[in-house]
Amino acid sequence: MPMSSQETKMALLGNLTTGIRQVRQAQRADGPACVLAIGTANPANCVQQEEYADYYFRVTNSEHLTELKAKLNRICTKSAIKKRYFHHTEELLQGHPEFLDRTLPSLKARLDITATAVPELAAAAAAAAIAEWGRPAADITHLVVGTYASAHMPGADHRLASLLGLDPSVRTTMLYVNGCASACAALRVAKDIAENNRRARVLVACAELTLIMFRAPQEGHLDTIISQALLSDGAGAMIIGADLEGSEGSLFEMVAASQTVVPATAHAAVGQFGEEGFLFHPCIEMPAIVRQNVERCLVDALGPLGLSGRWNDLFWAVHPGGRAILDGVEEVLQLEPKKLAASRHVLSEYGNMSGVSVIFVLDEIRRRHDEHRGLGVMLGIGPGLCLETMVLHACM
Ligand SMILES: CC(C)(COP(=O)(O)OP(=O)(O)OC[C@H]1O[C@@H](n2cnc3c(N)ncnc32)[C@H](O)[C@@H]1OP(=O)(O)O)[C@@H](O)C(=O)NCCC(=O)NCCSC(=O)CC(=O)O
Repeated sequence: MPMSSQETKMALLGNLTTGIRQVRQAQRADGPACVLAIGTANPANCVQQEEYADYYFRVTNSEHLTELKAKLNRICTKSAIKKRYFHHTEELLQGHPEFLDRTLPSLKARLDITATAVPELAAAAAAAAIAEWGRPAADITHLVVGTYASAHMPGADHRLASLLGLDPSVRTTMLYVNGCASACAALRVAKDIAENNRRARVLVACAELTLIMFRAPQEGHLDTIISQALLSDGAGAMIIGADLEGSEGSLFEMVAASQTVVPATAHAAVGQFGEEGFLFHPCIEMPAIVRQNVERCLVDALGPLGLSGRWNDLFWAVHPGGRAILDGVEEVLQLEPKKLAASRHVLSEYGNMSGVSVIFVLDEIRRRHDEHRGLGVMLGIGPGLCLETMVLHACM
């Protein structure tokens, strides 16, 4: 019997729906996103932490502020940092008196420098990741770039793509001013791209330069002193992809990602661009806020995976935001000291490179792979105040 027009319509719709579902399935990867390679880079200028107060007060012509210098010395001594790297040098600062004096406009001059310095440092880290990955740069399909140190159009993503010789069809995403959560946010985005686009190979690159906020000390501005004591420059890059091909190997499987804003803590890490560059204010309660909220956030994020409370069964890549932050996480979760050894190592050797730091920590964890098997957690701390987690499975 011939079909009625209604039946014909329904059959066509059914075929269409099946067809669309098949197209959608074919678009997606089968396996989970994996970290395929890691690269890091730092600028050449290295300053020992024990010499930092002398260096900083000399280059800013501020030797007369003896109490502030003594305070910076106290903080440096308690920071558990040995050395830090910076793009800016004494010579560069001498050529820019406006970077020292907060009454002079300096944003344009700072951005003129970071327009090339951010993508160049990111390119150094990315080139190392691509070399380890072993495939041509032109095989990268997506690029996710994070930084707080530039604000240009076209952005650091386009300049980086050109420096690396990426294919013009590469799909780029630029993430600005995510503070210390930049790499966590970029990796969360990369995970979704890799799992939803068959054969996608995502380059994540984050670069942070403190030049955008460098200035002389001033009474009443303790945020400058704390930033000067802890923050530093660096870049980290990773290649992310699912369904490995050829010689590709997986360092970490990206199991699950989450982000939680801690209520009523918007004041904890505040930043703003102004004529005088980037003004950053990390509040003094930051370590206490993290200590009071980290376990609840982890229970919420890891509970559904059956991992809640088994903290010492996991490996940990905690953002080394400061010694007191690591101490607080270790104490609340009752972690064995070795669990935060990679984070403490990165803090000691490089300082707080903001969002880039967790890439260095994961790089360190894969070097110590005998101690870090099975499941682990990358924990980022960023503005909001937000806690970012990603559960990882070490495959090395
Ligand atoms: C700075 C520290 C190493 C200091 O060590 P201790 O806490 O053990 O020592 P302490 O309490 O005696 O403090 C030393 C001196 O520093 C001062 N001090 C400490 N934190 C301060 C802050 N945020 N602002 C201004 N001053 C601060 C204290 O008042 C004290 O001054 P005095 O000696 O005169 O009494 C530690 O507090 C720390 O690691 N804090 C975390 C810093 C932080 O916020 N990091 C996150 C950056 S942002 C980030 O990573 C994420 C993001 O982007 O959101």
